[in-house]
Amino acid sequence: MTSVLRAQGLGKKYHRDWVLTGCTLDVPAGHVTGLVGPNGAGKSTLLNLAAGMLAPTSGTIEVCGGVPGSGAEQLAKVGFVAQDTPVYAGLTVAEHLRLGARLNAGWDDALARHRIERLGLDPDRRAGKLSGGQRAQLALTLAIAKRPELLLLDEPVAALDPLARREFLRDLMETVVEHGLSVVLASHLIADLERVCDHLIVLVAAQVRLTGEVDELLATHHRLTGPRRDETSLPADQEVISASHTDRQSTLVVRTEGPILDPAWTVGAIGLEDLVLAYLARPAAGLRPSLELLR
Ligand SMILES: Nc1ncnc2c1ncn2[C@@H]1O[C@H](COP(=O)(O)OP(=O)(O)OP(=O)(O)O)[C@@H](O)[C@H]1O
Repeated sequence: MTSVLRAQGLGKKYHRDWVLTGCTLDVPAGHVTGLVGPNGAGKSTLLNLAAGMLAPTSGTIEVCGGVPGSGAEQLAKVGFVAQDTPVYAGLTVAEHLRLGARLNAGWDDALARHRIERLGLDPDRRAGKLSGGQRAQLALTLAIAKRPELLLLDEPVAALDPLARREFLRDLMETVVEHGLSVVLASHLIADLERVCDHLIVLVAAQVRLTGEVDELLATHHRLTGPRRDETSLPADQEVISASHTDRQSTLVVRTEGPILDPAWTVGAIGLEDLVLAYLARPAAGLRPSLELLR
């Protein structure tokens, strides 16, 4: 597997707070990787480190084989659309494209113009007078038209209407297939991620809780429903990710490579949203709360 982003023990501290710690990651090239986690988990921090906008406090991060932000060649390889989709309020749409062409050796002007035209953005309109969604589309166009190897998108579709969102994700998939682009996409919209991502990173409280290929993660996680029982009684190879109980019944999400043989359980498949939610609700690693605590 060729990696487009590799982190080893990556950490970032603001003042006295670690907002990212011990992150070890391998993001595969040529895929769309979803980055999910609750507010404040550290997603934007990770993307800013990958873009070279921030420097790590500990550990290392390598992007497209280089140190993030380490020079013109490195900057050309990475497209980044930050959470607030920054554009220059005083410049028109056309001026943004001219600036993009000036600053980026690999600029694809035909792609940029075609996209702006298809979106119906007036080239003479100042960016400060665009709607939030239109500004996001402009920022995305600039990032895609520089033809990066890796595109880092921090909640890019949050401001787009549902149709624009779907079209943007379709475009993105086409670009990934046509140009072998790699994408890391932070989003709270798991249904969107389910449509486009084949890899996943779940960040919770500054740490990587889960990472892997979506199909494999879905195949190794199961929902078990059955008569109430304490989950500590499960076989050692079945890792309990989440548990909820009523007086009579227990529902667990477990991770295991092997089959579930206990006939007391009804075994169901799990979707991406439930999988992510199970990890978000999970106490920190190593804690196996007792049944009573979970009531
Ligand atoms: N410049 C900064 N100075 C101090 N603390 C910061 C700074 N930027 C972010 N933080 C803190 O770092 C933590 C992680 O923030 P980050 O923006 O990376 O989270 P996030 O997962 O992207 O959240 P969201 O989903 O809300 O966008 C938060 O607790 C935040 O308050």
